[in-house]
This record gives sequence, C-alpha cells and structure tokens, in this order.
Amino acid sequence: MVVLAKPAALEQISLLRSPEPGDYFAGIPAVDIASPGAARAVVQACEMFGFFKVVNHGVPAGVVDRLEAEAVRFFASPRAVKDAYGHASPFGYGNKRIGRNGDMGWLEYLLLAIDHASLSKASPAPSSTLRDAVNEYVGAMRRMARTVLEMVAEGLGVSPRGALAEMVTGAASDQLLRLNHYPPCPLLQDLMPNCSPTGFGEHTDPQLVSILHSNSTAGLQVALHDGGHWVSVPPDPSAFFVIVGDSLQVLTNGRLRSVKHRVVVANRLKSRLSMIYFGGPPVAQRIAPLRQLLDRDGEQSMYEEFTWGEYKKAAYRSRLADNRLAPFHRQPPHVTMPQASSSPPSP
Ligand SMILES: C=C1C[C@]23C[C@@]1(O)CC[C@H]2[C@@]12CC[C@H](O)[C@@](C)(C(=O)O1)[C@H]2[C@@H]3C(=O)O
Ligand SMILES: O=C(O)CCC(=O)C(=O)O
Ligand SMILES: [Fe+2]
Repeated sequence: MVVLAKPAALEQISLLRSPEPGDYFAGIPAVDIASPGAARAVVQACEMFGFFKVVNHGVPAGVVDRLEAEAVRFFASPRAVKDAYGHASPFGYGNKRIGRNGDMGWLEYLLLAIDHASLSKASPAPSSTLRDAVNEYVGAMRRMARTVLEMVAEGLGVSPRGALAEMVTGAASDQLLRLNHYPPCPLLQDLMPNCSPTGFGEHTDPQLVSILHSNSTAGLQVALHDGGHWVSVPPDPSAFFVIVGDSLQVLTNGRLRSVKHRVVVANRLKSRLSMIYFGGPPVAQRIAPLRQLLDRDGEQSMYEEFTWGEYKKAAYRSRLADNRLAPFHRQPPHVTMPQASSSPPSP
C-alpha cells in the first residue's frame, strides 16, 4: 500500500472531496426582495433551506467593489503588515486558525467588530480607506438585514413587523464583519487530484442572520435540510446570500432552521474572497421563541431560555463543527407510561 504524505502546509487542515460539476445545486431559492410576494418567499426559503439568494437588492455595485478592492489590497500586503492587525483573538487578522479551539482552514481573514453602524474601536482598521469602505458596506448590510427580518416577521404573522429586525439593528446590537481570503492551493494537484483543503469547516452561524457576498470563485457548500446532503452553491457576485443562524431558529421555535455550511478550496488558480455580515442581538437579549408564535400555534418552547451573551460565550468555547444548540434543547414532554402491576399475574 502506498501512503501519501500530506504536504506540511496542510498538516492540520482536513481534506474534502473536490466538487464535481453535478454537485452545483440549481435549486437554491432566489428572492427578489423588492417584489410584493417577497415576505412569503423569504419564510419559505428559510424553512426549506435556511439559506437563499437575494436579488434586486438595491445595493450599489460601487459599495461592494470598494470594500472588495480594499480587502484585496490588504490581503496582498506583506505578512508583517497583516500580522500588525492580528492575531485574531477574536478580532483582527487571522491566518489558518479559526477561533481559539484548534480549528484550522486554508484561509486568511479579518474579523471586525461593528458598533451600531460603524467599525468599533475594538477593531483597529488597517487603513482609513478600508475603514470608510467597511462603514459604507455595513450601512447597506444593516438595511438588508432589517428588510429580511421584517419580511420574516411579516411572513410568520408576527407583529410589530420590526420585532426581529430591531434586535439586529438597534443601538446595542452585536454585529461583526468578516473578510475571508482563500488563496488557491496547488499543493494537492498531483498528489491527490480529487481532494481539496477545507477553507472554512462545517458549522452553523450563531447569530440571527448572516449576509454573504463573494467574488466569482466557487467554494461555498450548504447541507440540505432534507437529508443533510452537501451541495455546492454557484457563486453570484451580483447577489447576496442570506444564512439563517441558530438564534433565529430558537426565536421561531425551530420553524426556520439554521443551515450547516462550509468552504472547500477547489480552485487551483483563483482566490475566493468573501465578505460576511453577522447580525447578532444585544448581549442582554433574551433568546426564546416569540410568545406570539407559541400562543398562536399552541406550542411549547423547544429550547431552554438563554441570553445572546450566554450563547456567545458557550459558542466561543466550542469547536466549529459542534452542535451549539444541542445543550439548550428541551427534553420532549415526559411521557407517562401505565404503571406495571407489582402483583403476580392471576392464574
Ligand atoms: C471555532 C469558532 C470560530 C467561531 C467561534 C467558534 O468557537 C465557534 C463559532 C465560530 C463562528 C462561526 C460564524 C462566524 O464566522 C464567527 C465569527 C462566529 O460568530 O461564530 C465564528 C467564530 C470566530 O471565527 O471567532
Ligand atoms: O467565506 C465563506 O464563503 C463562508 C464563511 C463563513 O461561513 C463564515 O465566515 O462564517
Ligand atoms: Fe458561516
């Protein structure tokens, strides 16, 4: 038996099967958020996939292009310059290490904290041009998150319409912006032509919603709710992708479900660049199913109650692939069995 050694640079990075043309999934719903039926379409997509593409979003191309150009410029700078903004703990520049608990991926990134509508002082900006581009982009993402969450509320029949949106766009909300750069990895080309390094390992996002933009290099995969099968998402730089997070799953008592996703670095020539806005609530926000939904549908909460601060603390102690909601799942209501008789059966 011939045992192939992994190149040292990939030692702690797990390999995935490279996607084949048939893995590209044509069924990802695209929602025109400016259309009259959008609220229903958003809820349907979130129920079925926990993921959808936003088209006709109204975000000017210049806002995206400016931040993308700044990100490209930053990632192209010398390692020593980038390290001056690291090491992501959790904010700043990170290289290969994701979080603090041993997860590794074939990527480099900038993780930035957002206070209200602009870059937080907790995240020093590598340059004033990058800071301005971030602030402009975050403004557009906050508006999109508001629109999407208003549509979720409307589609679910929850009032006021802003009940969910306010959690993410209110003054004390906990938002992040992440710029991910996945350089091509030619190391496996001859060694294992059908394998590719993991860029970002499988996980669900802990917040309410994440809004993702990427360049035209593929790599994102989502696990279908129906069977857990991994499918590749065809990239579309003219659109955004909305990812349902764990907190929105709990707030809707599991009606909308967070989606597992990951990135595989299969392109041997071109970098993938993604920009993701994470919409989280204030740390003190109670995360529990909306009362209106429970009362209307005669349901009991499927989850133990927690605050976003508690969930976040637990999440940051977990590994990427962990099921972070599992410890908060309530046991199904106790089923009482008829008592077995202790007296011997009569003859
Ligand atoms: C391994 C980890 C990275 C992460 C914190 C965690 O301990 C588990 C959740 C991870 C995640 C996934 C979505 C976002 O990219 C992120 C910023 C988040 O809020 O939760 C990352 C965290 C991170 O990279 O620090
Ligand atoms: O970079 C991507 O396309 C996805 C990254 C991601 O899921 C994340 O940063 O949480
Ligand atoms: Fe994610």
